[in-house]
Amino acid sequence: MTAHPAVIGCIGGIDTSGGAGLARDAITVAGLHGQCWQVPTLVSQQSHQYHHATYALDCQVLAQALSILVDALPAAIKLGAIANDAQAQCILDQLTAIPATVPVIWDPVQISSAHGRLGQLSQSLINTLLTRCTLVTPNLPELGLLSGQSDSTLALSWLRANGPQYLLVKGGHAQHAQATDILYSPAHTWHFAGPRVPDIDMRGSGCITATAIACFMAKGYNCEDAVCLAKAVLSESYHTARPVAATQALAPAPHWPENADYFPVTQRNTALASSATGFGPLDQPYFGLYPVVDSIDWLQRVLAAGVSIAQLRIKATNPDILHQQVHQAVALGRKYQSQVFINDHWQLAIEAGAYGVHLGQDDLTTADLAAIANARLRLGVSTHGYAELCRVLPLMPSYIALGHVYPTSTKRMPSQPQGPARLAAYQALCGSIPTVAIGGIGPAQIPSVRAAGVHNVAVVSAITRAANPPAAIAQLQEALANVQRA
Ligand SMILES: Cc1ncc(COP(=O)(O)OP(=O)(O)O)c(N)n1
Ligand SMILES: Cc1ncsc1CCOP(=O)(O)O
Ligand SMILES: [Mg+2]
Repeated sequence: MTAHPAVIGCIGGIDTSGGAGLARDAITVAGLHGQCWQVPTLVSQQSHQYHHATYALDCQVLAQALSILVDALPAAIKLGAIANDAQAQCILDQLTAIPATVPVIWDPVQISSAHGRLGQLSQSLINTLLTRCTLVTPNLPELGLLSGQSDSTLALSWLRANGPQYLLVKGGHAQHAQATDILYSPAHTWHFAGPRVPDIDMRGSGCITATAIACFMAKGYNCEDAVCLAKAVLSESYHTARPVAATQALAPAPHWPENADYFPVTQRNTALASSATGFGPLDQPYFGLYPVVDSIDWLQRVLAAGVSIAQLRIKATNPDILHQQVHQAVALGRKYQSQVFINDHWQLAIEAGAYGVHLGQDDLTTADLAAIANARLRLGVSTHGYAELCRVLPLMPSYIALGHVYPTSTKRMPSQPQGPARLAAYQALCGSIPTVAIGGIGPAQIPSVRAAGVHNVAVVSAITRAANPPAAIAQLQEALANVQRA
């Protein structure tokens, strides 16, 4: 028997034409393997071209319908159109009865695509409602309506100061070649850029985006990964939408996003050096076992055991010793004809003529990628999810590390273990770029890593904390050989 699908609670308007609103939410949830309940706030009498009238649901009826919140606790809630303050208050009252951990995603639509008004909320109710939201997803006009500021810079800073933890400003209304959505999170500002599809006026794009985000967050994705996946869903929707009226199109039901062509290019805070694309290929892209070690002693031991790749990962030491160790590591790599990567210390790696350098997402922000490419060093990069992956794919690095797959005690990780199912999805997006799985991997995990399509594994503790490290290396190599043969 398969697991129960995640339940998404959808609260919003009924669009009689079926293009947007709760019908669009239900189609989106079903396509993304979820199940939803729906509570209507209003009926908006629309065709695909005209908005005729809006009828708000009575608050007592709304409150009664919302008792489903307690009867069928959702894994995430998507809020859409709310007709008036009384409804907003009623929704807020009901939301207080459920755990604060259930994410609430509000698509703050107040005007339909046919320019009809769906609702009107006072600033004070908007402010209070925002306090229970995890994410709010305004487009540019809605940014002004939500904040009461017509100037978009002021509106943005007001919402960042007074809004929920996450704010997604959708760029569909801006006139640029790329449709870029910007996610303001507590840690970073993420840009998600996708090609604008000309001549398509697709209905319900805001509903699809917010509902898809709710589905992905309900499945445990963090907000930036959920937004990245939702952007892929929307992009595919635009490319497969069918005309329903002179200027209107409707998207078919979505499916789980897998096609790399539809994923956005992401940027975290600032753009990475675009000139630095294409790093040298690995001599052995199917390298199998990749020991990551923290001393020259260990490096010597793993190279002597015959591995074709290894990494020197030294976190804290005095600069003179570090300088010496990086040079020794490069010399050892040459001696054993192995692909030795230097973690973090890219200037020293360039100076010493290393085979390659490994950088994490924070390192990428400060490293001179063009200098690394010009010095012909290979580049390996770490990723921990969709948004980070889409940030590094355009660089065409020499390999991409995917992690952490399983719980690890070697490093304190800010993200959750990805698990082998996600690993398979990331692997598919990497195309021809070699990949390596890292985090909590020993011989027992190798079959599921390989089943996810990943050929290579990076390990720390399975070797360095083993009672007999040479035997541990042999056992890991054997486990890899067994799955390659199978
Ligand atoms: C093969 C491989 N994968 C991931 C990492 C982690 O790099 P980073 O995210 O920069 O973290 P630190 O290792 O610097 O703590 C890695 N080193 N190697
Ligand atoms: C450096 C690093 N980056 C992601 S997980 C990890 C540590 C992996 O260590 P182990 O193989 O002991 O789980
Ligand atoms: Mg690093």
